[in-house]
Amino acid sequence: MTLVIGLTGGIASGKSTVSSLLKELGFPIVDADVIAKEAVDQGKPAYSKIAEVFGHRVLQPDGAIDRAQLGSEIFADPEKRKMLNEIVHPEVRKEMIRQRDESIQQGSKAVILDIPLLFESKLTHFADKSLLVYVTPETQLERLMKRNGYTQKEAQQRIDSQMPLDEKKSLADEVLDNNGTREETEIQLLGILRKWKISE
Ligand SMILES: CC(C)(COP(=O)(O)OP(=O)(O)OC[C@H]1O[C@@H](n2cnc3c(N)ncnc32)[C@H](O)[C@@H]1O)[C@@H](O)C(=O)NCCC(=O)NCCS
Ligand SMILES: Nc1ncnc2c1ncn2[C@@H]1O[C@H](COP(=O)(O)OP(=O)(O)OP(=O)(O)O)[C@@H](O)[C@H]1O
Repeated sequence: MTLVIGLTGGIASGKSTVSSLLKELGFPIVDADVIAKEAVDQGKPAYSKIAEVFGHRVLQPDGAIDRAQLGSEIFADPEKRKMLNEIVHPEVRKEMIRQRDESIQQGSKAVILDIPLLFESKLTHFADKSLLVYVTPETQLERLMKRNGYTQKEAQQRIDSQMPLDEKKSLADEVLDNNGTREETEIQLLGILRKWKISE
């Protein structure tokens, strides 16, 4: 039996940091952000729809999607975000399920689905357990501004486009507090994996 773990959090809460630890432990990772990036490559159906709906201003001179421009538009406008989600999310779901089922067929002990919008998109049924990477609103804002070089306004808009992490806390099976050091987070993670009987 493969345990399917839905790893979630908020923007810049530390999902990639935790998924790297899980990868090092040998678990296969299905990454929704990576799949969403591939889904909008030139030639893919979602690419043509984005060009049609958002126009040429979201394309770079070489034709590829200008992610910074598209991001600044959709995080400032819930209607545009909904339109983009409706184009990209169905493609992402199909591919996530394909990769998840491949790991199950290969008999992996566990497979990790790294899905930022696990709760917002009501995808908890994709996984057996949900694991939330939690930080306080202050830590989240600070780490996001630092990592992406966003202004406070840009960072806050992105945070506000998601369900608050305090709300996600009550929905998750387990919560990893990532306000401390990476080592402290790793210790908590190992404890949860032992509890779920997928680690010694
Ligand atoms: C808007 C886009 C072009 C911005 O690209 P950019 O390279 O700047 O960011 P990246 O893709 O690395 O996403 C970073 C984080 O932003 C957050 N985020 C991305 N899209 C969304 C969204 N539609 N709603 C809320 N949060 C989002 C997630 O926490 C994600 O981890 C891109 O995020 C996108 O295509 N989003 C739509 C697809 C999507 O919802 N992806 C999230 C997981 S399926
Ligand atoms: N415990 C920690 N201590 C200090 N910095 C951390 C810690 N965990 C993560 N970070 C830093 O915080 C930032 C966000 O972490 P990470 O990229 O793992 O988040 P994420 O949830 O995957 O983000 P996104 O969904 O936006 O891609 C990164 O710059 C990372 O190096």
